Amino acid sequence: MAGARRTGLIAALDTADIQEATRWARAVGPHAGAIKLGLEFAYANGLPAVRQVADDAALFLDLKLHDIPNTVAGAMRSLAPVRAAMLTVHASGGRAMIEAARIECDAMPVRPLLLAVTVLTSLDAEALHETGIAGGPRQQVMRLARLALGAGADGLVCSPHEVTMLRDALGAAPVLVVPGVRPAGVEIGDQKRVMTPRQAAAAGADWIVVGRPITRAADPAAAAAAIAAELA
Ligand SMILES: O=c1ccn([C@@H]2O[C@H](COP(=O)(O)O)[C@@H](O)[C@H]2O)c(=O)[nH]1
Repeated sequence: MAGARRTGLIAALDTADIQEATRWARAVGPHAGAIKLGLEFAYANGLPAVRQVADDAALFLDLKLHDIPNTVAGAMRSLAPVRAAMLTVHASGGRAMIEAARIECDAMPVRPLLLAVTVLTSLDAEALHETGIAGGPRQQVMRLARLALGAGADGLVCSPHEVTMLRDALGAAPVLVVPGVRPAGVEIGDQKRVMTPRQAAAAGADWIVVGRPITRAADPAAAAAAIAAELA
């Protein structure tokens, strides 16, 4: 299984500035299968601007919803006009919350993939332990993955370190979207569970998510092209 699939690049455009996001989207669009906008951009500019920056590109709107089921259902309804290809909730929000999100996804005119964030890639075992989770990221990712898929999620957000484990346990069907990816020699920053694009692809990721290595590069288009070439 590992290596048999084609892994795509999602470019994460984390900025509050519409002009900057638009410039990045145009530059990296030819090299990425989708662009990701998240909390920083959406809070600053609102949902119409999200759609405007994405233009015709496939959009991963990464808002990581985490609230009671009724509130998440309402938020999902508010997101329908954005026509995102992928939306996120936190798997730790629980079964009923994920089920509620799935019902709203099914009702959208453009049906997005519902992705459940397992354990943030910025957390290592020690940080997870501080939140009261004793077993370490792999155990917690597996537990949340089974919960989320059982509740109707189409896929998971996980680090590259869990991809092989998830594929072995869950097969080819779940869409695995993988941040925590750094080309060799690039600053890792706040990410903790990290691999290179090639390693994440070889493990069996459907999508890798890469932000700062692209947006902070002197030439974002060239950086995205180099990562896409590493996946080919
Ligand atoms: O566990 C997670 C879930 C989401 N993200 C998001 O991915 C990008 C990664 O950006 P980099 O600059 O490449 O670190 C960012 O938008 C996060 O919100 C994640 O990193 N980890």
